[in-house]
Amino acid sequence: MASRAGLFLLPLAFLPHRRPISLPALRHSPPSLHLGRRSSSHLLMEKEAATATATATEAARRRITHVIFDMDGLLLDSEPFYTLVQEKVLERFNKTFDWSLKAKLMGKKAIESARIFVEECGLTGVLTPEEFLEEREGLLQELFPSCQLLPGVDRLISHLHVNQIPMCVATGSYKQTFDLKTQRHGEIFSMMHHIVMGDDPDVKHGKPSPDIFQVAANRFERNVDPADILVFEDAPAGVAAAKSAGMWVVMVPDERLDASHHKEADQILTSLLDFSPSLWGLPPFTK
Ligand SMILES: O=P(O)(O)OC[C@H](O)CO
Ligand SMILES: [Mg+2]
Repeated sequence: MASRAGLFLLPLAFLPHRRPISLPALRHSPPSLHLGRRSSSHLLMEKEAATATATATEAARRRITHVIFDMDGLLLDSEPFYTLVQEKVLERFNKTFDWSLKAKLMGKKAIESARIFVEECGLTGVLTPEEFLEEREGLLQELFPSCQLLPGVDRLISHLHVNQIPMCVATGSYKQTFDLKTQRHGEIFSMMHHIVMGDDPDVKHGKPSPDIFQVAANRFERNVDPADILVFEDAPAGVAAAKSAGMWVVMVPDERLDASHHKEADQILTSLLDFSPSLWGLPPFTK
């Protein structure tokens, strides 16, 4: 199944600039926590936009029928909270947090990212992954209820909903934190056919394993070919998971994530505001 999507990508992989599009993001930052995400310096070259169009045109021939959204860092601006808290923990050990470490943590199940954090920061024997998690989650509980939607989320999800495109969410977040993060965004999440979380018993392994996307695809009303599914992700582990599941992936990465992590995605956008549904065989925006 992975091969069907892969067939389109093979020739494109040899193009000099597969990485696409876009316009500068209109970013909304929470007033209380401005950690940034993208800047105008993140403008991509025009010739890359042409290549992006070619990639998406290939996908449109298949016509995307179903959409799966990641949540943290894609729908919700929750990743800066993780960054802030992890920086705070490391300060105590006179260490600094950087984006090469962030790239290894984001999108993963809590305990998996905790193990990586402790090991990569040289804290083995000083702090256990469980102790780190307890401290991190305690601090995050206070922050999660103020999560905001990222730019373009409302417009895109409402548009797909009106056009009866089946959608779901596949997030590494566990139920308890999911509830805290989404408590102010019930309307958006009510438009999802279903939501699969990291502690779902059917999800045996976290991203980058394809498990969560396979479980999410299987819960649509009918059998869906993975190559008819478009996934939106922000994290390298999430992109790898979706590609392993044989699906198409639009990546909306933080501008501070090294571009080497963009390679696997079928399209890179600076913001969901730049997404063009018709390039993927989906109904175009009318406003
Ligand atoms: O990006 P998500 O929605 O899979 O969530 C994963 C973690 O909870 C945060 O990195
Ligand atoms: Mg994410």
